[in-house]
Amino acid sequence: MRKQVIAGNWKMNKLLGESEQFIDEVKGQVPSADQVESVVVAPFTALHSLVQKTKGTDVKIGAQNMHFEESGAFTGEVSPEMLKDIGVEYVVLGHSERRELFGETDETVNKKTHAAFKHGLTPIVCVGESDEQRENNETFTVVENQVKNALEGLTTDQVKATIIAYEPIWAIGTGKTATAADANEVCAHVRQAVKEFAGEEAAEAVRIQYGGSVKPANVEELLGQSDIDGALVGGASLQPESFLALVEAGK
Ligand SMILES: O=C(CO)COP(=O)(O)O
Repeated sequence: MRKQVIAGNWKMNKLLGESEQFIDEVKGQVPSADQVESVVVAPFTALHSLVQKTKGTDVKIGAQNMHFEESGAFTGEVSPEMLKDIGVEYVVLGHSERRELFGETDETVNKKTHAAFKHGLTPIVCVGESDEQRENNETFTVVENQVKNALEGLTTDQVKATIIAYEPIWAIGTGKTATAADANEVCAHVRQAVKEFAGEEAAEAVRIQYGGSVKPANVEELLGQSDIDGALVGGASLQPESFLALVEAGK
């Protein structure tokens, strides 16, 4: 049985004080980490403080991006080693907003995935099709290629430890959610793709989240699907009450 992983991606929201207040409100109330993995994916400016605040609790902290190099002349970038150094445990890679707005490619996502494992971080690798690609019946091909390219060259154990987030671009921040059945169909296809290149054991172990307008009202139906092992949530993760309802549903 795969453990559900619920991650709140705050994107570019919350000042330090607001982030700390959120954690103070939720940290004693999230379910045990034995039952569900609860992750807050915060802006860089809040990471250090939130890691300190969540020590010994069931809340884990993730970053929204990183560079793949360890150090050097990369003005404005944050390295995997820096994240590890302050106690961050997860990193979101290849989010569609990074791909669309900041030039992230399958190649850089692959380098970052390798770098994450090298430094003991768990990557949450995002894939997903655009509206146009869905209209053209390209969903499976697009998603499958993104998955294979992102995980290229990883060991079987690393593939098993990867979290893949299927986030159809047309469902992000739009209020349009894929139906649970449609989301599950694509997640099952992702699992099949993992099976083809990394074997059955890896495919059974890898966790696949759905993301795109997930909220307390639809999360249970999504998490109830056979190939959906969690959720990557934007808007609905920003309020403590709503975040707690989401992680409860993951138990
Ligand atoms: O992009 C997302 C999470 O990474 C989804 O965002 P929303 O939940 O706001 O649609």
